[in-house]
Amino acid sequence: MKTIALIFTGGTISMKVDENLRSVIPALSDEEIISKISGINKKANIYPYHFSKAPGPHITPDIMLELGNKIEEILLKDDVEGAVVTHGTDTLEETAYFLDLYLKTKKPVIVTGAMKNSSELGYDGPANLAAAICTALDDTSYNKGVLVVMNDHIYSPDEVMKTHTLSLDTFKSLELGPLGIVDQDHVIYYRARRTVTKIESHKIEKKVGLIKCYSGIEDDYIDYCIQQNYKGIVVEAMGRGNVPPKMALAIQKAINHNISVVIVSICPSGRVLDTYGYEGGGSYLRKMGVILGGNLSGQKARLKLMLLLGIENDTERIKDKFEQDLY
Ligand SMILES: NC(=O)C[C@H](N)C(=O)O
Repeated sequence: MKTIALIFTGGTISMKVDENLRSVIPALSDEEIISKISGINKKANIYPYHFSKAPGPHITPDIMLELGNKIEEILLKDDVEGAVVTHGTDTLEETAYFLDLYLKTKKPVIVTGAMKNSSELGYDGPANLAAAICTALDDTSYNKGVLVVMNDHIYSPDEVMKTHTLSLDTFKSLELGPLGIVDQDHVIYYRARRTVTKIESHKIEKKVGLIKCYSGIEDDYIDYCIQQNYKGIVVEAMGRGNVPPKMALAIQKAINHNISVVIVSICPSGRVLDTYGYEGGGSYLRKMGVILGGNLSGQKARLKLMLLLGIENDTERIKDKFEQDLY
């Protein structure tokens, strides 16, 4: 029987209702969670590792880095053949994407969580864990990078997003759909991942901001980033990658200060491209020297830029590396 590491970071999967507070808080021990996955000891040896009991919103890029190093260390053990990471769903897609960029191991690493806590009818933690463990056990999951398994679907971390605040069927790859499914204990891949990008970095640059565009946005947020000595800014631009004129001027100012600026879209699907030539259009911004972030979300583009700025400070090289697998 294979051994799979079960690394607990927290999230709703380890929460229950506190009767005094009348709200949901971290409570379950790792052993309690494992005991709810019926029949798992007939399928795999579980190697539990307690990392934290943190809710998703408490996870930071520094914690992702520490988690990545721990997973790498655990998977260096010859007898551990894969890892399943439990995580709060609020930042699950961010940690999964970060780990995908960061980890060197070819062994399966699967990130999962739960939408309902253990006090609720229909607590989905054990089912998600069972599906994630089956995915980690399957030979076809080898060398596929980090994967997300929720609600019996397998997703690519660069594509997946939490789309619903409550539904069990919240994780979706809106454009391309899941990579595969877990049908009872059977793992079926329908398609391959487009690319698996790796960034050879052991540090992150923390001064990287994320700004969402809206009609009439001016230069104040970018001015703040310049004053605070930010090294990178991700701008969630409109549509195909366009911003209002005052924002375009602010982006030029940031670039003049040697800040790497990545453009992604506020649309949940589709790539940005240098299509429009009007003031603030993608082609206009491109001539200023912005980096195009493909169809990454703002949060994921920020993590990629943080890792790249950890190893590079030349803006042209950052641009080349950022865009390499996207265009
Ligand atoms: N379902 C969840 O895990 C949501 C929770 N707020 C978290 O991210 O920790």
